[in-house]
Amino acid sequence: MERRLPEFGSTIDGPAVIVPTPHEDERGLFARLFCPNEVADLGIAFQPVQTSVSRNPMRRTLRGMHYQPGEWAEGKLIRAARGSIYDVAVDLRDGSPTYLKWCATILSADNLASFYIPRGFLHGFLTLEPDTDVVYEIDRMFERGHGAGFRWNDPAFSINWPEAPSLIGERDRNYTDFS
Ligand SMILES: Cc1cn([C@H]2C[C@H](O)[C@@H](COP(=O)(O)OP(=O)(O)O[C@H]3O[C@@H](C)C(=O)[C@@H](O)[C@H]3O)O2)c(=O)[nH]c1=O
Repeated sequence: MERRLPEFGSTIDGPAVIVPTPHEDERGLFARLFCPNEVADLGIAFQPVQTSVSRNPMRRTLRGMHYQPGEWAEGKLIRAARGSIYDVAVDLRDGSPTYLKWCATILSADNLASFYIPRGFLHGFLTLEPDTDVVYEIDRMFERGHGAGFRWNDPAFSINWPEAPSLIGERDRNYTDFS
């Protein structure tokens, strides 16, 4: 398992791409996607308590940008179990030297990579293929009513998306500007 910087956007202390070391043979491969000890050895303090999936039939579906403010903040480990996504994190940590900067990576079923996004970040993604399943490990139990967000194209963040989205949920389309 190795830790890499997300390849797009700014260098931000915290978010990390985790890439497994696969064992390959004539049948295919075996790879450990998450291990608390190995992740801790990479300098990441993350203890997931729930796993969720979002299924996205269409290419260029956008979900985001989401976060939970204050004490409800969530750390997430994200991967594409099917298809691929452009996965984006925005730093909303008070006092951070990279406040409002974004970083992104490509997660795919093929590259087996996971994106670790610490508490205090906005998160969202754009599907790059049809039939994309996004799997989350999250470090807090789900409780309705604590979600918040900002629009994917908010000028305060200037995220460089690889393509224009073609499908966005109503809530996500109508988030107000960050100010
Ligand atoms: C996020 C979440 C939603 N739900 C429910 C609430 C709602 O009825 C339904 C769909 O929820 P949403 O519309 O919020 O799903 P979605 O827009 O896919 O929300 C997700 O977007 C990405 C970008 C993230 O970072 C995730 O943490 C989460 O916020 O699922 C849960 O039961 N558990 C959860 O953890």
